[in-house]
Amino acid sequence: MLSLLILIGALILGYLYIRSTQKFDYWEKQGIKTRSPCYPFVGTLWKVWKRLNFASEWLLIFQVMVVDDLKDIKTYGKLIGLFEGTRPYLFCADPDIIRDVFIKNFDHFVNRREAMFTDEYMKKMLSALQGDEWKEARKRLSPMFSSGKIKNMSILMSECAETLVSNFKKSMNNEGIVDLKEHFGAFTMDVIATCAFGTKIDSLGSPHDPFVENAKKAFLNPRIRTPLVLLLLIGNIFSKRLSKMLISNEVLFFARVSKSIADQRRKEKLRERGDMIDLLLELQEEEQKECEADPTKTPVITEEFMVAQMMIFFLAGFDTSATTLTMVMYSLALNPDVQDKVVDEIKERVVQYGGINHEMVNDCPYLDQVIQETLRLYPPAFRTERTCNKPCEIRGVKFEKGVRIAFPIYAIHHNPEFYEDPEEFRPDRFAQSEKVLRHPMIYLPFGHGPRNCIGMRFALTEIKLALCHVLSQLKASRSPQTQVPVETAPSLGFFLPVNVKVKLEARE
Ligand code: HEM
Repeated sequence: MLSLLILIGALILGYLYIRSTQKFDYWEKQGIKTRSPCYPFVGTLWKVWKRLNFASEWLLIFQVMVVDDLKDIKTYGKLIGLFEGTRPYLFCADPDIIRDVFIKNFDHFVNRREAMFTDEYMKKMLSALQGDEWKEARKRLSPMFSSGKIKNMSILMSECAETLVSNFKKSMNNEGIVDLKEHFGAFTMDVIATCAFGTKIDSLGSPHDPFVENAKKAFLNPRIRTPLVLLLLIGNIFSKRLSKMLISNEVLFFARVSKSIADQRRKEKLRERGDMIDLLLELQEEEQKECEADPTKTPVITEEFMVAQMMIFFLAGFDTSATTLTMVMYSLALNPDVQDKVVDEIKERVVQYGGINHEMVNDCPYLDQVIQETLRLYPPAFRTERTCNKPCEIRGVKFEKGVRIAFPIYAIHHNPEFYEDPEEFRPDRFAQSEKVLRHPMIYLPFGHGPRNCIGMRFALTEIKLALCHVLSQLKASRSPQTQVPVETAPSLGFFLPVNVKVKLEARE
């Protein structure tokens, strides 16, 4: 009896082994090297798992995904075969293939990986939607980010920038040493609160405001930084349960806030702030009219949809913009010549435009170069992905439905083959004359193609406004507490600088 059980057990194990390894020649057959080690059941994810030290510094994901991405390019080349469990996954740092996937063959690569969320709001977020549902939602939401709408929102952003400068000045008592991330994090939270949730706050001055407390718990949630997240990459068996564990209850606070504001504005027919709630309500009304005229149409902009978009704007826009601002100021503190040049440009434009406003910040080419170079050196999102939804062949590489492709943004930006002395901060690389000489797909801080970052213009406006306000009044310099290189916190997929301290002093 025992031997029969052992035999059955062995047969089951053998079957599972064969099933889990049968695709492992997928990339080799196409002449693409597979990264080793590649083990049954876990594929090449084993390498990531092994690097996690559960006891203390448990998440070295930045090390694995960024530094190792660069090493892997050197060892294997710009295309590397990987397996997430049994699913083929291509690591791609080849600019021509990137262009074909992002733009030319977009219809074959519409989606990112399937949402791991089961929550009714989270799964409706633009970033998580798939196929036609995503296309319709993106079409409806894009007008919210037109330059006219952003110009209206820039007035709200400027008010937050004034609070930012005043908070910096208050913190300068301590020999002028300030924590940049703390201040810029508060600023971008204030901007999202006012522009997306219609709520004016000073998150640094009022840390116990329920909005601020819930935002910190929901969007800086340490649970989403655990090694358990890796299981979500392997497959759907774990996804539903884990997503429930990892997504915090505070998220529901924001669902309630947005719903009650939307209800109030509907009731009072108030539409004067020009913020995202107003714009979503406008879109909903337009859609209602379309649906009344054509009853076969199904409405996209439901209550859940509206709440979901406000959440994703928070999730995607708050820390990414704060990181960019932090790293621009940090780089300027370390490069005083560049700072002087930017400040001269800002001062000149302030006189020309009679103050800091939407038009003025968009007419500062050198400031633009500084921001672009910062986003190259420190891209807040260090990878993005697409999943193949229709089989196709690109430059000799065959993609089956379900195969995923990763674009290592950080590693591409730091590849010496693409950028000379890539670790150096040199805004002149982004002068128009130099930029035109480079392949456009080696610069990807906001992704590319129809599924790029929808909030790009919003983010750039908010960043430029904040910098013009701060730099025209304050000078940043290196202090004994400024760490070089910058310290980063562990995170899955995002570059998170911490303890970024510089010295600030008032300008004459
Ligand atoms: C410096 C700031 C930011 C950076 C570096 C950034 C970067 C990115 C990247 C790399 C992607 C993936 C693009 C792709 O796969 O091709 C993305 C997507 C997205 N971003 Fe941003 N982002 C920033 C700010 C924002 C802001 C302020 C918002 C909203 C107000 C936002 C909303 C989104 C959304 C909704 C998506 C998903 C788009 C879709 O699936 O259609 N982002 N972002």
